[in-house]
Amino acid sequence: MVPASDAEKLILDLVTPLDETEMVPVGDCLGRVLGDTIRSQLDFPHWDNSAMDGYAVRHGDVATVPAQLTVIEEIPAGQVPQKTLQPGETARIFTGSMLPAGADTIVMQENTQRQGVQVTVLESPKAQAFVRKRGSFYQAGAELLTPGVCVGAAEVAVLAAAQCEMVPVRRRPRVAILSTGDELVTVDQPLGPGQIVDSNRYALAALIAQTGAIPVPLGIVPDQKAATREAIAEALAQADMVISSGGVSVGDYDYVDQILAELGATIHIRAVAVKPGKPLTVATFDAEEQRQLYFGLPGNPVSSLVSFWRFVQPALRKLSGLASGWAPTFVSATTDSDLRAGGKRETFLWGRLCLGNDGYRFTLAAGGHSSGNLVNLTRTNGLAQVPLGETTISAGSQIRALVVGQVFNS
Ligand SMILES: Nc1nc2c(c(=O)[nH]1)N[C@H]1C(S)=C(S)[C@@H](COP(=O)(O)OP(=O)(O)OC[C@H]3O[C@@H](n4cnc5c(N)ncnc54)[C@H](O)[C@@H]3O)O[C@H]1N2
Ligand code: MOO
Ligand SMILES: [Mg+2]
Repeated sequence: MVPASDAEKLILDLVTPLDETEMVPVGDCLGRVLGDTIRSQLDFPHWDNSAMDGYAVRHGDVATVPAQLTVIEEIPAGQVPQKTLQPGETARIFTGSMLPAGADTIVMQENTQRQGVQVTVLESPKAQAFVRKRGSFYQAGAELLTPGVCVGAAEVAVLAAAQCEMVPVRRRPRVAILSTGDELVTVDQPLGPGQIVDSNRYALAALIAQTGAIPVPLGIVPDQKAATREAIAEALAQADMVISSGGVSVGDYDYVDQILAELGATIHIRAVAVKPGKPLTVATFDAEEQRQLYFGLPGNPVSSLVSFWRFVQPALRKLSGLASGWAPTFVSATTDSDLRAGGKRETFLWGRLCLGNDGYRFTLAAGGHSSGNLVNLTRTNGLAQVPLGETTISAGSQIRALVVGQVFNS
């Protein structure tokens, strides 16, 4: 059994990011990974403009107050000033309006008194107050966004502001999903004795989509060598990465590793010291141009999710071209519950994380922590980690917890 941290490193080292780029409309690029450096030929702000509703002035005119000025122009946002301020003159201005020539400072209207075309400035502003100078946020030609960034709301806004109508993004990895097991039926089939629904297919598709990749579910594979061989070969022909669940332990019908070897894969990992999720096959198919990563996840539903969070997701993030942030998110938390583990494997116990004034708190989910029990994994958002070698952590202790869902304030 490979220790989890060694496995994590080994797996990331096996991944070469995809570097194919496609162009997508700016409105569709949320969550995508930028494929190229973005530069703009525009300065930000594009011109000197006002950050307040008020009056554009020459600072020298208002250094001593009260100062009376004559309003020579009104400049609503979107209009080009027509006049140049001379000494003793001011222009009425609004937030976002262009500064008129001659002005260098804005006085907010709360610090003025207006009478007809005369305005009295009551408080002296600092020089250049409330002026958003052209190019002070960004200068044309410089790097605006770097490749490998995940596009969020702020990035979409910047791309739009830079008039980047079509955005170069990395092609999303296609990830094939195979569900091995003679006992599996599809969600719409009646359940016979001994049968269960192939829920892993849905869990894995959801996780792959959440990671920004394209799930390619290829269905249920019977526990037979020929069928397993055919399914894996088909998956490799269609996808950048293949994930199967089940068939990786030591049972008589666990064929995945054997077939991978027969198909020419290099097997790097067979088991990790993690509970749940001990059986984990990590293999690569190496062709001249391309390396495909294969993850054989354990069939137990909780184990396959935990293995994905801990080991597959970082690899998929790296494959997607993300420049950083591949590692799972661990936080320090205080546990409200006693935690127990066997000590022989790094153990994850699921429950709820919430954020209070004293940081994160973890509460263990009620019910059995069996790797077959998906039911109490629902409504959880964190996994408490009991490190390798430890068997008991008392309530009130600091722990590390893996964040796997949205955390809210308590
Ligand atoms: N003698 C030993 N037996 C087992 C060991 C061991 O070390 N020695 N390890 C156990 C651990 S830990 C795990 S985890 C499982 C992993 O087994 P496999 O990956 O070979 O998975 P299967 O045997 O095919 O199935 C296990 C379990 O999961 C259910 N399953 C499978 N696929 C799905 C699916 N797509 N959706 C929902 N549920 C699924 C399956 O019905 C079984 O109940 O091995 C232990 N055994
Ligand atoms: O590793 Mo298994 O996932 O303990 O049940
Ligand atoms: Mg098995």
